[in-house]
Amino acid sequence: MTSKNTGNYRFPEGFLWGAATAAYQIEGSSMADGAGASIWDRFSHTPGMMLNGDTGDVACDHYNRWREDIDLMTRLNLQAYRFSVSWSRVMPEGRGRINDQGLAFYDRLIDGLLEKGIEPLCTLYHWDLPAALDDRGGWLNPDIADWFADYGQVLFEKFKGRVKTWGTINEPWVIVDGGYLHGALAPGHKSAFEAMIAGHNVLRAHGAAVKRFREVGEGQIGIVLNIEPKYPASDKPEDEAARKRAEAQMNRWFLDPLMGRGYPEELKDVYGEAYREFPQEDFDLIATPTDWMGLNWYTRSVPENAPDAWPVRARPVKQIQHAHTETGWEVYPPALTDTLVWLHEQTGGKLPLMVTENGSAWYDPPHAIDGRIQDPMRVDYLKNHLKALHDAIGKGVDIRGYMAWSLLDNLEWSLGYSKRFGITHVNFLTQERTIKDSGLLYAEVIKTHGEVL
Ligand SMILES: OC[C@@H]1[C@@H](O)[C@H](O)[C@@H](O)c2nc(CNc3ccccc3)cn21
Repeated sequence: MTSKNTGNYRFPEGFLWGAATAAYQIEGSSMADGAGASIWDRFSHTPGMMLNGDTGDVACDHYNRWREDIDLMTRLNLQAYRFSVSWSRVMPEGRGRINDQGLAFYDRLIDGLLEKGIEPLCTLYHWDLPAALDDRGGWLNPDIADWFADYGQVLFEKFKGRVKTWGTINEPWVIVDGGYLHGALAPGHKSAFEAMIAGHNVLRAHGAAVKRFREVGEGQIGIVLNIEPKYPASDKPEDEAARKRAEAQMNRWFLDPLMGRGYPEELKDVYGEAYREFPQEDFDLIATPTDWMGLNWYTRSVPENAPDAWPVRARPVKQIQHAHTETGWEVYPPALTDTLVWLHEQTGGKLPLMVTENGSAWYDPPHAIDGRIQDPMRVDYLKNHLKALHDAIGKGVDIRGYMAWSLLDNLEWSLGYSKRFGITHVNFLTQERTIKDSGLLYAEVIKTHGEVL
C-alpha cells in the first residue's frame, strides 16, 4: 500500500499548506462569555441524536487551549489554518446585538496566527446556526440572507486587513441534505419541500454575503462545496440515469446556480412535487461572482438504480476491492484527480480552487503509546491523495492550496468522538495532544514542498 518516494511531486511555489477545523467540533465552551446557543447545542443535548450521547460542550477545549494549538500548527509547519466562526458566539441572537467577548476570542486567535506567520482562512458558517434564528425559521426564512450578510459584515470589518481569504458557507449540500431532507444533522428536519426552500436560502445568503463583502470587505471570498464524484455501477441505462440523479442532487444542486446555470434539470425528477421555481433575481444574487472555490473531498461513490431509495432512487454499490475508512468511505485517490479536473471545467477554468478539506478516519487508540500515535492507513491516504492532487495540477487545474482535515481529532457531529480524522491525536480524557505519524509526514511534505512524497 505504501508508495515509494520518487521525488516527482514538488508542488508549485506559493502552494498553501494548512489544516482545517470547525468551531463546534473543537472549541467547547459554546455558551461561555455571553455566547448564545446554536442548533448544535440543542441537537447534541437532544436524547438519541448523538452517538454515545456525546456533545460539543468540551470537545477539544480549543476555546481555552488556542495558544497551545497554534504552537502545534507551527510544529506541523502549517502555512495556513482554516477555521470557522461561531455565529452565536459573536451575535448571541444571530442578529442585532454583538457579543464583544465572543468577537474577542477570534481577534486573539487571528492575531496569534499572524504572529506565527500562519494565514487565517475564515469560514463564516460551518453548520452551527444560532438557535435564536432557528426559532425564527432559520434557513427556511428568506430573511436569513440579510441576517447572514449583517453577520458577515461584522467579521469583514473587524478583521479587515488581517483575514484575507474568506469562505461564506461550508457545504450547502450537507447543511440541507443532513439538516432538512434526511434529518441526521441539526436541526433534524425531514422534508423535501423544506430542503428545496432551505437550499435556496443558503445560496441566497451566500450571494448576499458576497455582495456585502464587496461593499465593506477586503481580500478574497468564496464558498466551500463537498463534491463526491459518481461513477456508474454498470452500463445499464437505468444505472446511468441513477448516476445522473445522484450527481445532480449532490454535486450540481448548488454548483450550477452558483455558476449562473440555475438548478439542474434532474432535480425536478428527484424532488417531484417538492421541486419549485424561484425568481430570476434570486439566481442573479446567488451567482454573484466570487474569487475562489473550496472543495471538500473524501471519496467517490458508485450508484446503481434503486427505486426504493428516497428521493434520489440511487444507492451506492460498495467497492469491496478497495480499502474503506472508519466512516465507510472508499479509498480511491484517482477520483480526486477526476473531481478537480471536472470542477475546473464546471467553473470555466477561471476560478482558483483550493482543497479545503481532505482526510480520513481510522481507528487510533484513546491515548498515545510511548509518546507516539502510529497511523499507517492515514499516512497512506494522505500520501496518495496529495499525489492525486499533484496529478490534477499537472493536468492544468489551478489549485492554490490544501487543508488537511483535520488539525485535531474532534467531534464528528452526530457520530460524536467515535471517528478520529486528526493528524494530531487528542486524548479526550486529558486533552493531551500528540502529533500522529501522519502529522509528522505532513510537516515533512510542507517542508519539502512535496518532494518527500
Ligand atoms: O466527516 C468529516 C468532515 C466533517 O468533520 C466536517 O465538519 C465537514 O466539513 C465534512 N464534510 C465532509 C464531506 N461531506 C459529507 C458527505 C456526507 C456526509 C457528511 C459529510 C466530511 N467532513
